[in-house]
Amino acid sequence: MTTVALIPAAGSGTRLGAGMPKAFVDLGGRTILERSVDGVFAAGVDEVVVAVPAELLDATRSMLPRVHVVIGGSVRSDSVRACLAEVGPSASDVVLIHDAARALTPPEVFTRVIDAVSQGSDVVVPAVPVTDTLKRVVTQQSGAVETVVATVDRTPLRAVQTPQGFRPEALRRAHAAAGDATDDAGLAEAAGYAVHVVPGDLMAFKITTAWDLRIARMLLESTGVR
Ligand SMILES: Nc1ccn([C@@H]2O[C@H](COP(=O)(O)OP(=O)(O)OP(=O)(O)O)[C@@H](O)[C@H]2O)c(=O)n1
Ligand SMILES: C[C@](O)(CO)[C@H](O)COP(=O)(O)O
Repeated sequence: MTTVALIPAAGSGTRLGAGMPKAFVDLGGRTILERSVDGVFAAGVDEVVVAVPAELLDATRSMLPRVHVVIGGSVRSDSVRACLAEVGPSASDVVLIHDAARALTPPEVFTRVIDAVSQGSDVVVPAVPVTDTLKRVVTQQSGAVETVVATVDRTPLRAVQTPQGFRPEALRRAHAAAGDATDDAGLAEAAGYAVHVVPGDLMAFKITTAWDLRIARMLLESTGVR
């Protein structure tokens, strides 16, 4: 069973606000992207393709000699498509798509996703239960005041992470259909595929804000990982 991982790392990191593309921000002495790529190889993936901002193409090729590096697009799904174009649709048995921003994802999460695709699922996502109470709100026209209109039953809700796993044909079809979604499984869902869920892990959280980066740095320090 061969596995290829596509890593979108071309985002600007607006919500982090670090003044540079997020994947290149330092996380305990190495970039967020290097840590993500290490995690992917540690999980036994055979081949890796990374999408980065055009101005960082050469620097990334020097930094990561084992991986293919391509120029990303203006939205995440364009970056994934750029990676996909580099490897071709049937270069492996399983294709993983993994956010560079989920730099501390444990190898067990990769294993669960790869195993589920190997055992016959077309599309697999790791996910964790939602723990806060969820409310639907409306914003009053007059200003920023929000009013609750309903409390949502959280029992069937899941927060979805990456790596997301695909049979190559399912991923190709999902991206060929002209749709829009915040994750690749959403595109597959729209193309009619069943999306199976395996347990995620809180350590697979996405470094999105300055708070997340602070937590990630603290976690690295406390585990002594280099
Ligand atoms: N045009 C884009 C946008 C996002 N990504 C990648 O997709 C992953 C998830 O995106 P997110 O965490 O939302 O990153 P940003 O788009 O950089 O964040 P922001 O919305 O705060 O700018 C990240 O690894 C990011 O680098 C990408 O490759 N290309
Ligand atoms: C792919 C993803 O990380 C799954 O949770 C998420 O959908 C990315 O969304 P964002 O809007 O780019 O943060």
